[in-house]
Amino acid sequence: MGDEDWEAEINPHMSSYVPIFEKDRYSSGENGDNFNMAPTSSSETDDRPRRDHFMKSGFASGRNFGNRDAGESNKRGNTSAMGGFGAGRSFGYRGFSNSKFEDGDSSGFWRESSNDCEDNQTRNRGFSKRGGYRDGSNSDASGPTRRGGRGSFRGCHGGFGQGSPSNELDQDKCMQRTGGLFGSRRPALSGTGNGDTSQSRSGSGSGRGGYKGLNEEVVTGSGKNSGKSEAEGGESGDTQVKTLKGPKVTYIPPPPPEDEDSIFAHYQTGINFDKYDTILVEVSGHDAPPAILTFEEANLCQTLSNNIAKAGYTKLTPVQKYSIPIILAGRDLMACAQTGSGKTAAFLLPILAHMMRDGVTASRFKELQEPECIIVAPTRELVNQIYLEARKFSFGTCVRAVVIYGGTQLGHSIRQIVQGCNILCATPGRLMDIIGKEKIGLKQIKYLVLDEADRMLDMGFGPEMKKLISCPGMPSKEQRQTLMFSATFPEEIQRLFHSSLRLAAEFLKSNYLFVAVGQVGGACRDVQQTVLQVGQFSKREKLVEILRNIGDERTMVFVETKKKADFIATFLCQEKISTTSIHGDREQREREQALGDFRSGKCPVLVATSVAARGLDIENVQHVINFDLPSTIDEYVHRIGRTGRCGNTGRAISFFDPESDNHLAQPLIKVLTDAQQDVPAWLEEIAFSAYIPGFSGSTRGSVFASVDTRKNYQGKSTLNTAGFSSSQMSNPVDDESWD
Ligand SMILES: Nc1ncnc2c1ncn2[C@@H]1O[C@H](COP(=O)(O)OP(=O)(O)OP(=O)(O)O)[C@@H](O)[C@H]1O
Repeated sequence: MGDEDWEAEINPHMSSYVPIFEKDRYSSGENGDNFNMAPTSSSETDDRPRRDHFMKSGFASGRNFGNRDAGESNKRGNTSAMGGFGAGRSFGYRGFSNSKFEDGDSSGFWRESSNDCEDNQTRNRGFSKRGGYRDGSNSDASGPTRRGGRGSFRGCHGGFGQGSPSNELDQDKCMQRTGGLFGSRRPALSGTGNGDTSQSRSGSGSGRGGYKGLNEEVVTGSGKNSGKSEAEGGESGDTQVKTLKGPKVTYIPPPPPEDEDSIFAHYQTGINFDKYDTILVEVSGHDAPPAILTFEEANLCQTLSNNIAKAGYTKLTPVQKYSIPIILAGRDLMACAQTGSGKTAAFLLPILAHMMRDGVTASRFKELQEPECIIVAPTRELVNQIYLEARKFSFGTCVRAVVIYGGTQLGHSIRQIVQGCNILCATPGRLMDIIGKEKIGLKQIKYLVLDEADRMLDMGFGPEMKKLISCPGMPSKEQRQTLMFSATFPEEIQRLFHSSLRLAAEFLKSNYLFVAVGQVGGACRDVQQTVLQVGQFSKREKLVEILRNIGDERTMVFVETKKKADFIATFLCQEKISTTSIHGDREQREREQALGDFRSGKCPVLVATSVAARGLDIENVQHVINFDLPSTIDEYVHRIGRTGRCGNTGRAISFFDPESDNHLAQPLIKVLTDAQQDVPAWLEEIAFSAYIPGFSGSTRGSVFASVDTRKNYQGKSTLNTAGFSSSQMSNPVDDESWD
């Protein structure tokens, strides 16, 4: 279909629009395997733009949730906890019924199919990438075959909104109904019709998925990857994925700016930065070195100190105060600290300090490089961000950091490495590929860092991490320092760590230390959290209303599936709200372009799947909207942590759909009360009615590390056959696209 047809595609009464979704059916979400997977909600079809879709009823709860004082909230939370809320592991499930769509279908809504063999086949193959821990019945199929059936979102160039279903929205009414969730107001973004300021859609993607963002180049033909992580051109080290031979990946990411100003560009700490000092920190384990209070106490070399100053760091955050001396003392560490509180520097600085002290092999061209440090993280964008931090702090030293990740040309990764590599930042798939190709030797590894460690150890990435530590040449845990960081540490993972199965024992020395800053897995208190009761059919209307009130403040909108991300982004473009999107079906070039447009403010709204939930540190993200709540509470904590970073304040609004989100009511209340947020009365009612006997306060660990959990979990683990926890994990649907 040519570019000129784009309008037809986004126009709901054009027949071409409908089959896109009819092809992409959804499974019922039934769990057909051995693991507690989190089936993707099928509800995404509910939000398709339709004239008859904007039901004015079921609008977000008109209650005034505010004005409960924190004490009351806390009291309520405590009472609730005592009343039996607790760690329901089954919260990982998101149940739904397809039957609810049938009425809608007859009145023009699409019917959901509970089974789609093609999708399932595709998905099963794709999922096998993670060692087969995939749910064959998960609904959001992905992979090249599936993509062929999609790809019809089209360019918004030439103007959105004309004939758009969303034009039926009475925007004035929306404005009135808003009730002032946010202070700032603005009219709908102007100028989105010219394609200059809004998301433009790929005009060429009939054979591939998604749409593309503003200024995003589209390359068609054999040189184009299919947007999957390691699945392109047999680049993955995963044999299963290699069977999916797609077009070769040719994308070479543009090099980051090399000038000093760009390298040290940073945003300001916020008004609450000093409040970090009041957070309780607990260290578990023996002979922990004392915390330091200033950078000077760390006794770092002059170059490093200069770089820290140039980065605008004058004061340590709590996780840095405790972690830096622990790492400098050569101890293994698992650290858990709130989102946006400086965990990256907490591991980079002491590693670099050691490297400077001990001396590293100066970077020079060699076919086989032997880095001293490997840092792994679950997503490409995150690993790139960590690399930029490493490059910043190692500026002016002989330490060379390199980043490699999926979705980019393998040759490019190799070229980066052979030029010299002391610190390798990598996604797991690409890392294993490169190791397999013998471009990286592991003998010199002294530091192994797992950022987002809980994610890296779950059933998605855990098997690959196990492979990594047992790779030939990898120094044993006694010979290397292993560091794990995250903002969350689910109970399941804690169990694995501390049970007789002792996952920790495989990775960490027995005398490792555990640092917990504040409540483990707690949300950042600088994020003002609001939960609104919004049914599926009202979500889009509510979203537009909120976004119009937000104005052009940067906002991340999280949805549960890749298709829905496309859909909502398209919808918002139609509504003349400059939007781009990031998810695993987008090609890497598009992902990076989208992030760039969002960072620059060109597109102030970024619709994202969980691929963007963890770690991303984007200046000035003032709002996070959970259009769909995630399947787990930890995911929620990470998502809302994209705002309110480094002492800045932020806001998070979550649409709670009682049809699908009741399992989250209890843990959500826990997170809200722990962060001293108001708890809506309706949420408490739902939580009480969804009472699960034995609930003890959270779906995931809320312990402080000072209670040495090593004792608490002896022999209590629930594991899959690989020894990894099977529940409480992120929705695996997108996993294969992450690295
Ligand atoms: N001591 C400090 N002084 C000033 N800024 C800091 C300091 N430490 C970190 N930052 C900045 O704070 C921001 C958040 O840091 P970082 O991304 O490391 O957080 P994080 O704890 O890893 O978050 P997440 O859990 O979301 O991954 C970054 O922009 C970083 O440069």
